Amino acid sequence: MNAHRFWLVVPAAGIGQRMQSAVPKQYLTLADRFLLDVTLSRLLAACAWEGCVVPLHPEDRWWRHSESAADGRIETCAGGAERVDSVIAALRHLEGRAGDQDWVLVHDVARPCVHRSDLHRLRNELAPDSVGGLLAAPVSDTVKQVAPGSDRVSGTADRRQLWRAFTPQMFRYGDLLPALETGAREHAGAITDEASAMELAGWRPRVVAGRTDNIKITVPEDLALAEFILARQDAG
Ligand SMILES: Nc1ccn([C@@H]2O[C@H](COP(=O)(O)OP(=O)(O)OP(=O)(O)O)[C@@H](O)[C@H]2O)c(=O)n1
Ligand SMILES: C[C@](O)(CO)[C@H](O)COP(=O)(O)O
Repeated sequence: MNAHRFWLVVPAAGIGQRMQSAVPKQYLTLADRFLLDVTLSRLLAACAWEGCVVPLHPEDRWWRHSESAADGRIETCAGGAERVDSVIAALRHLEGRAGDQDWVLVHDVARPCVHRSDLHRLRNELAPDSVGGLLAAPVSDTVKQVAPGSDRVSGTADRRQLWRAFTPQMFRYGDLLPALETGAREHAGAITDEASAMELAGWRPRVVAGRTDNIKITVPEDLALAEFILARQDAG
């Protein structure tokens, strides 16, 4: 059986608006390091990768001060206006090197707590799959529907059918790039993750149950929570 090849894309071109900080959140300090360095070092230490591409904001002026900038395994490219554009840019950066059947794992740089066991499980469970999929977890809270601009509940979702999407999301290079390009062109704003583009292209991604401590650093209180999670993970 052909050995599977895995590429890593880590979108890091956001501005972290919801974090309300002067510095883009990927460059905030987490455990005395740039958040970005924590995420990238954990990903690269956990598994073997054919290559790693990190899309950066075109006006990023912090990268050159990061530990990751000195890591020869990491390539950078210019990100785009939306997350989907940054991921497309990274995949185009791999054109000619990544084969259509190669797996691409896309992981938010804003998710530093991803556990190596989840990375191994995702790769091992999806490597034989014909579609690919994502780390996810069933919703444990009741989910209310509230119209934009309203503060009144309009309904309660059936949470038995709801999962929280995490990253990495893992799809074949030859399937993912066209799905993202079509999604970005024809469904602007609806492509919030790789799986949504694949779904719109008619695929049915698999969910692989992952740890719920794989949080995305989005608002200020997430940073202290991530520090706690990492300390607990490191304590074993
Ligand atoms: N144009 C963009 C927007 C986001 N991202 C990346 O996509 C991930 C998830 O996005 P999000 O958490 O929304 O980050 P930001 O867009 O920076 O946050 P905000 O929406 O609060 O500005 C992050 O690692 C972010 O750096 C990206 O590479 N390119
Ligand atoms: C990709 C993602 O992390 C899956 O939950 C999420 O869609 C990113 O959303 P954001 O608004 O770009 O942070």
